[in-house]
Amino acid sequence: MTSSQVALDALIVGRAETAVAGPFEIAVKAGEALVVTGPNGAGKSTLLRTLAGLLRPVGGAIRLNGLIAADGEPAARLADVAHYVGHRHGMKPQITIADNLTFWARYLGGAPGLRPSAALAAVGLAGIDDVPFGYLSAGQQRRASLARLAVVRRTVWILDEPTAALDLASQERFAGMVADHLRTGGIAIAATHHPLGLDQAETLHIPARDAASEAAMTIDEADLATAEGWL
Ligand SMILES: Nc1ncnc2c1ncn2[C@@H]1O[C@H](COP(=O)(O)OP(=O)(O)OP(=O)(O)O)[C@@H](O)[C@H]1O
Repeated sequence: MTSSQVALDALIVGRAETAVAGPFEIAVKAGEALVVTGPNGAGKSTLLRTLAGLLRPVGGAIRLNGLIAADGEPAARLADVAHYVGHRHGMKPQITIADNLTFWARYLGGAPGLRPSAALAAVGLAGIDDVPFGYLSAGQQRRASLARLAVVRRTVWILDEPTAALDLASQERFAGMVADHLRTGGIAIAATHHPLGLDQAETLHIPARDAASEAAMTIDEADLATAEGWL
């Protein structure tokens, strides 16, 4: 795992054909973190969602070196070797936290990590395995969704504001999880306004977009339909 790396090769991210940010030219190696910074609307989430395979790059490429997928073959896509934790929790409110984590462990497959109860203990939620996810407070929900990172071992963690709802103690605990991940050859790519203990991390700053490029954005019909369904 020591020689593995993720490289952004003239990567341009956006929605459909419209570029939002980039080109990015940077590499992150095993044991390293990349912190993505920038003002609201700059394109941090767009970049992370592209890395997670949820959006297609507008240009350029994501190149992988030495990253091995669950089947033992070199990974073809970053999503196959990555955990993505976005703004949404990805947990069903009506089923227990343990069942949610068991679902994720099965869905992600690959190298087994901690059992759900141990993963919950790692985020300071020991003993509440059988509580429905929807009963938790905002900060507890965030911590439970971060426990996903521990139930299956994956080399690359893609994290979008992972500690937004967390109190100080929980932020510190999570910083410890990230540090352990890096120490064991993991890679973390995170948009975060909190330090996360990543003082040594490389920073990728995305500047503010100008008004003209904001106005030129096309509406993503699929996202709009999802938003309307939710409202
Ligand atoms: N579904 C969508 N369709 C079209 N444009 C979108 C869509 N989602 C986001 N955008 C636009 O893409 C740009 C970048 O948004 P993005 O969410 O990546 O920013 P961000 O840097 O993560 O911001 P924040 O700090 O507020 O989370 C914004 O101009 C936003 O309006």
